Amino acid sequence: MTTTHPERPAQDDPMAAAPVLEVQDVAVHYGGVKAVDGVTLTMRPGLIYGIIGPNGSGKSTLIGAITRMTKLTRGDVLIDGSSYRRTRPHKLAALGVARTFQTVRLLPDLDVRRNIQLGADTAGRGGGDVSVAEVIERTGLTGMEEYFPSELSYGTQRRVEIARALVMGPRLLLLDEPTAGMNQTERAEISELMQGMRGGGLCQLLVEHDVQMMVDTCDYVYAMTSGRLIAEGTPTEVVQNPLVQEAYLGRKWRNDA
Ligand SMILES: Nc1ncnc2c1ncn2[C@@H]1O[C@H](COP(=O)(O)OP(=O)(O)OP(=O)(O)O)[C@@H](O)[C@H]1O
Repeated sequence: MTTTHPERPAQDDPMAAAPVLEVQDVAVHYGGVKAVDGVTLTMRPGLIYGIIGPNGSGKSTLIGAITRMTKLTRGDVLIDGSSYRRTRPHKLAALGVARTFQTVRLLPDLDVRRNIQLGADTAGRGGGDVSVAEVIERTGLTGMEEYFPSELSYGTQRRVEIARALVMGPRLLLLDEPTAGMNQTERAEISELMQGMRGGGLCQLLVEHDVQMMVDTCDYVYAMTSGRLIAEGTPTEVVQNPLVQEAYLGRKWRNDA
């Protein structure tokens, strides 16, 4: 595997920037189950990274390791070059790490604005660098501030979750299957939203089953099976990799490629 990217332009090369997140040889074993087994990732500012892999390949466990929900059997995790292996999950916002979850976790009794405000309150960074109003505009929620979650479509609820994470002013945003259960239009909207969030050097990590969403959205993709990385590179490189096709993508992608 290589971490050089000769295809990228030299000027303002984002691959030359110092990493936001480094995952170094991380393993998470549950007894004999090697859920994650020696994964190394480097993620730089302003870029969108993806993790693909079949069910049970270790994606959620890896996110758990990065968000310090899961004990590491081996390895280390670094933000801006400093290990945060011993940091508790509730302190991560202060380090600039925010996430969304596989399932919607909005508070039903709070309207959109207040749900997003909760993110700002959690940030513990002097209210965050970004205002609630600014985030509402950026995430296309203008006009919906006073709606309650039950009055919103599923896609819009997920957008509110992203807004709640964004208002923390993170350096690193982890999106765990943000388009699960969405239709194609809603998926395209989330992809577009992620593209628009690159500004200010935000680094994003998308865990996603939908390969097309990955190809449309990510700059760089890691593919996992059985707790290990089997390929990494641009989305096109990864979907054309024979190991990935064998493990995950099936004949459709082989034929399309
Ligand atoms: N707490 C746990 N105890 C024991 N085994 C676990 C635990 N959590 C995960 N595993 C196992 O680790 C492996 C990786 O699971 P994980 O949920 O990380 O995969 P995944 O790629 O996120 O799957 P999915 O796409 O279905 O969400 C699986 O074999 C799973 O059964």
